[in-house]
Amino acid sequence: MPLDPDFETALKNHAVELDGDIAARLQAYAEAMWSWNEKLNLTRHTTWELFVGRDLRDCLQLAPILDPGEEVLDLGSGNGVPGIPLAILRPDIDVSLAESVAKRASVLGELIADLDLPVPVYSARGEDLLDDFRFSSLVCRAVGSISKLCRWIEPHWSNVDRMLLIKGPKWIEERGEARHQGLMGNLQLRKVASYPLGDESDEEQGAIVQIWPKGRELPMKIS
Ligand SMILES: C[S@@+](CC[C@H](N)C(=O)[O-])C[C@H]1O[C@@H](n2cnc3c(N)ncnc32)[C@H](O)[C@@H]1O
Repeated sequence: MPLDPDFETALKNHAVELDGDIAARLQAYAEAMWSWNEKLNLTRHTTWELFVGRDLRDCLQLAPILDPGEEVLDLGSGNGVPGIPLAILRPDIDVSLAESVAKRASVLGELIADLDLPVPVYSARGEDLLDDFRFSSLVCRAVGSISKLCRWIEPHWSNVDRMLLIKGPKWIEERGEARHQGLMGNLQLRKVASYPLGDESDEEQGAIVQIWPKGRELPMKIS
């Protein structure tokens, strides 16, 4: 499938270089997701510029942090970000998606089938899955504050090694709030990536924040 010239321009604008097959699969994902967007409110990022500058940018920052063979759960997948681009960018990791709204989970299932990706989709709250399944990394964008996620995952740390949260610049306030609420006592937190948001507010930084239990040696590197 030839690449849409506007997608190619957006990739160039953001200095993103991708293997041709990966770019074609990402394009197929975005186009299929946007066609569902007309029926279900899945995303406001409906231009190639926003797809590359926001969605893909976050996924490209997250992808190298994950180690080969990891079992990853995207909690609150919604439109499929970050889980679907991640599965396309990193076929060497096992990605699963959790989405609590049944209609959105069903669309995610359709997208995964269309794209022929080996990605299970769970129509469930992500934290409930941790009663029965184990994941090395839980990844998450735009689902809740650090406090909220720490509360959800608190009873389940035996079944997850770490959380990797894609955050905007407010993550520092969220960390303060979580500390103030006494939620970080048994947890460690480290910013493992930061990058410009690339819009008018160009001083603002996106960040990937890793949270994991104190005293736990992670089997994977911390960059
Ligand atoms: C604002 S959307 C973000 C979607 C996508 N992650 C993104 O970054 O564009 C949040 C999604 O998380 C889902 N959600 C909220 N809490 C959840 C939970 N505990 N488990 C699974 N899905 C959840 C919502 O239904 C919604 O689709």
